[in-house]
Amino acid sequence: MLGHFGFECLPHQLVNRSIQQGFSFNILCVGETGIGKSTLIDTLFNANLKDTKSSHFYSNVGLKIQTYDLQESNVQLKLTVVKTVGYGDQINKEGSYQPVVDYVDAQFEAYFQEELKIKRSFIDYHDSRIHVCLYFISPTGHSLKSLDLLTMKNIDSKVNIVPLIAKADTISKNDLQKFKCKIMSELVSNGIQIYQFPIDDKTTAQMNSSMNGQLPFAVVGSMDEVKVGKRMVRGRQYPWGVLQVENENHCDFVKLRDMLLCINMEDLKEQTHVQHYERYRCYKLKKMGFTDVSPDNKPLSFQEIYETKRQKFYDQCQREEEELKQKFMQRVKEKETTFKESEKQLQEKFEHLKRVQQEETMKLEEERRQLEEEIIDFYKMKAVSETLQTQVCANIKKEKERKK
Ligand SMILES: Nc1nc2c(ncn2[C@@H]2O[C@H](COP(=O)(O)OP(=O)(O)OP(=O)(O)O)[C@@H](O)[C@H]2O)c(=O)[nH]1
Repeated sequence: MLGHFGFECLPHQLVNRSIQQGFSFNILCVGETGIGKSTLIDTLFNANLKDTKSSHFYSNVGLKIQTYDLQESNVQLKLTVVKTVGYGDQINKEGSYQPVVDYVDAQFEAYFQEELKIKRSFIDYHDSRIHVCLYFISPTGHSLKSLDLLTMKNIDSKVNIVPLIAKADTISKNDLQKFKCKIMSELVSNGIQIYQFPIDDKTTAQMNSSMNGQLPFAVVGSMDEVKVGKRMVRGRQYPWGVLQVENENHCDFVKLRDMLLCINMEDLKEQTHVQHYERYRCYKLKKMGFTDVSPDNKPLSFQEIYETKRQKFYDQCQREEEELKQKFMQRVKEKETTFKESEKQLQEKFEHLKRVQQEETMKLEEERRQLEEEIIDFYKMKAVSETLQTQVCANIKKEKERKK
């Protein structure tokens, strides 16, 4: 019996929920100062997302992060635009791309930390992972700069790169085609992976495949309204005519907008999650010591790995504690030996001084004794001399009396 069960309405439930929750999209714009990043973003979203101009004299590359709540019909979009500031103005190339790499990684790390929490709050979590990187190539008509190659090489495994030739109105049509080919061949020869519009969905495969062949898009941005015939269009007015931003014969702006916003936004977000974030997550978990299989290729559960790690950590702590104890005992022994040695030396010194002092005392005793003997001798001699003197005086007196 064929009946109507109602699950054909399932897609509507998803649509309704998405409309209620709103959408979010995070764009990273990498390009030299004044290359047209802000103007292109304004043109893409047809909004004046007020932004100030940057100087060419920053000592380091920085990032300007701005979030906007946009609405079109009943669809809400939380748009985050991250723009490089001072990019290409420094001599130090590593210093120029590293802040970009660090930022992309930091957003992955924030999401990773949220995932690891016991109480996760993904419902109101602002997922700031970058969904697409618009890489603005300078319209030199010549080739990519070494900084372009270096930066793209360092971020191509972390983010979906869509290369753009900026200010494409400053380059002739013939030169533009050659420039596009040159850029693509340079990207291929340097092994740089750029985002490929997906061709696994029948409804978009043909369109996307054709667009993949037209990368990098040559874009022109402008919010100025210019009169063309009776219509007002967005474009750039030149003495030789008007460049219409939304005219596909003039530039690839519409192709970019369609590819990015109308057709592939969900794929960009999906690739960010299943490819780039997955790589980051895998790297982080491996670094933390987690693995899916044991060395003998047997599946391992999270619990087993945790227990093994815990045991390993406990053993390591025990080992370190034992080592510390041994070291401490060794130090105590060494100190004891040093103290004993010092004590022995002090004792010897004391004994020596005592001996010297005793000898000194005996010497003084001897000298005192000799001095006393000398004093006695002296008094004896004095007494004898006084007796003699008395006798001599008496004899002289007797002699004098006898002579009288
Ligand atoms: N010819 C031409 N000029 C453009 C285009 N896009 C922007 N400009 C002009 O280039 C100048 C700089 O444009 P911005 O959009 O401020 O460039 P930016 O890269 O955001 O600049 P900073 O944020 O200061 O690095 C402005 O005078 C724009 O009018 C373009 O497609 N073609």
